[in-house]
Amino acid sequence: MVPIKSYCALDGFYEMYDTIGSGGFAKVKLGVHCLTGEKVAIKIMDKKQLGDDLPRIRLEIEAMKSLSHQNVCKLFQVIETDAKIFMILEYCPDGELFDYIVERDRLTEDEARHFFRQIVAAVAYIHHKGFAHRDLKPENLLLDDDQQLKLIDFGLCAKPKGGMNSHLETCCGSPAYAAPELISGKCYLGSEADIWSMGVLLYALLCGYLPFDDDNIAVLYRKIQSGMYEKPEWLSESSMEMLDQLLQVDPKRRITVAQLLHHPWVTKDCNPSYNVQWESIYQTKELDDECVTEMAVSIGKSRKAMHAILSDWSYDYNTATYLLLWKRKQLSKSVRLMRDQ
Ligand SMILES: [NH3+]CCCOc1cc(-c2cn[nH]c2)ccc1C(=O)Nc1ccccc1
Repeated sequence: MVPIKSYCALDGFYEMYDTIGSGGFAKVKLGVHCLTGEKVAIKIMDKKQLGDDLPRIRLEIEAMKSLSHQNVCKLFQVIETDAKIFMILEYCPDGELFDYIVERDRLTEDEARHFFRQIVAAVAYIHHKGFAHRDLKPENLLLDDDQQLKLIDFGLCAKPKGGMNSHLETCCGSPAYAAPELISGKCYLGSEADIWSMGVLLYALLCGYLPFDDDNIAVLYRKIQSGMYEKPEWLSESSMEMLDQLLQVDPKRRITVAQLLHHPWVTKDCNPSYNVQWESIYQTKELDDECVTEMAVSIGKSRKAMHAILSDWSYDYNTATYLLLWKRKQLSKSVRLMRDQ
């Protein structure tokens, strides 16, 4: 791969390669972290173009800094210049779940369950941390090279001041995935709206098309508010029951994420003690000695000084280097940095 002309803010820290995705106001490019050689995704935003959306990005950055979970795309570093904001993110080589479904028309029940479990894990975790995502859809679920899903795009997420039981007002997200109470302008709970979107997502996994769809937005809204959707003959009884519990028009009758974690459809074929691994496998707060030591030696600082720097979690190049080294260690790869950079 030949690196393309990068931005001086990244020179020496990241090599930049071609665009791997874009959405609205951001372009996402493949990058390589120079000290570890690890691939990353670099989300590039122009502050002028962002305009009123700039607060959304600040919100996304603060949310992602506090999220560390195996099914949430990890933020490694934030670089801000006068004109640009760069978010250095975990690289997901196998692209969007959306394309994965389209390529196969639809998934088998077992494959849908394999992915839905991970979505339940990610949503249970972010709700536990006090965030509602509010834009759950297959375009925002990416695949790493081990069929693991990573949730992205927290630009619309909400952290209600009064906690997850206080109501939200703003209508946002993608209409086809929006809950009835959200599109009827009522106050709603972010957690309940996310559960509805998970119902639309599960339907898309099992059927390959959307439960509520129409080119005319008013007709689409009426279909969502009716809660009526087609049940194709290939759906099993248990799948239909699962969908019904997710796609309840009345949010108070809708299943909760806590119930989902041990629901028989979700935990099918797992040993009885299995619960969806919704807890994070990362204990981000205790630093790994081997990684701290490798960095201290490489950078020429004492372990104590290196430990103090990393304990600040300032999401600078040191944070990115540590997190990428730690990720290599999890994959039983060598915990070594490129020397004499
Ligand atoms: N629908 C996804 C398009 C590519 O976008 C991303 C890819 C990665 C990615 C790719 N590989 N690894 C991570 C990480 C983040 C994004 C992202 O946040 N995109 C976006 C969201 C909202 C507005 C504009 C752009």
